[in-house]
Amino acid sequence: TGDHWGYGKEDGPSAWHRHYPVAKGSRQSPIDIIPDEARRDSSLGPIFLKYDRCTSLSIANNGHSVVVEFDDSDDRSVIQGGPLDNPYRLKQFHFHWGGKGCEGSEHTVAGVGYASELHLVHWNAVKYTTYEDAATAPDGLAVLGIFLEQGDDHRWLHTITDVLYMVKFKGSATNFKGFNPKCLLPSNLHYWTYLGSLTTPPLHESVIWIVLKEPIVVSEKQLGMFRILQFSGEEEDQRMRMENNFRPPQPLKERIVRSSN
Ligand SMILES: CCc1cc2c(cc1OS(N)(=O)=O)CC[C@@H]1[C@@H]2CC[C@]2(C)[C@@H](O)CC[C@@H]12
Ligand SMILES: [Zn+2]
Repeated sequence: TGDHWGYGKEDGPSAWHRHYPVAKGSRQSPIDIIPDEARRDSSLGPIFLKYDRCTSLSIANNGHSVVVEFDDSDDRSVIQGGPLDNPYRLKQFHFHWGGKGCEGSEHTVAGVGYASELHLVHWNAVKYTTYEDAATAPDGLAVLGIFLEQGDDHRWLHTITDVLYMVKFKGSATNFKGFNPKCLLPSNLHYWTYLGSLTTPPLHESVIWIVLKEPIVVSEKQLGMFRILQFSGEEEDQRMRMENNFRPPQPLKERIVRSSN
């Protein structure tokens, strides 16, 4: 079941609407966040990340990104508060990045992109029985977006970049237990929030986005490690370096972006 979409010239974001018409929908992601136009909302409380008993299981290359999956059989790792009506269960996290020295984040801030963007994906297990069901519901998913800025080495990101060579090719996976993504958070959790979508096909409009204002800092060397990954499988003769796996900002349409205090 090879996905027939990618990030190339022929199969990239500008072509996705052919197979996925919702690409031109009313709540698509990512967007360009304009801080001065975000509505400061006093009813928006802080977000809480309860990842203490979190259990990562594996790390995999799905042909579009590198994904760390979690055991989501109970509420041991959840995000709650902020715009959320109930806790959402941690399911996976993955990254989007650019080419050497280029931008690679999906959301931009006043037109400026970051080197990369981390997505921590959670689903509404209170209202929906499966992740797949939640992924098609308007309040089904909550994705925490964290910008990665180029600078000094990030001491904990090494835990991930050091194992990327083991999942170089599409379809490869390996054990990755005991990783707690709390170590990838910036010092403060101020955020913007808006209603959006998956940023890759099938582009379901099922995501409550929570984008942190403060980026984390990672080195160019660490960013470069992501680029040893391949879009292609080991058996394919054509090597395709995994980079620029980001969708550009989409029209805001009738939405407003809210800001935490
Ligand atoms: C929000 C993170 C997420 C979830 C999914 C995708 C992509 C995603 O990344 S992103 N960048 O956060 O939007 C693409 C594949 C989707 C999946 C949600 C669940 C499915 C829709 C499955 O039911 C079948 C295809 C899956
Ligand atoms: Zn993503």
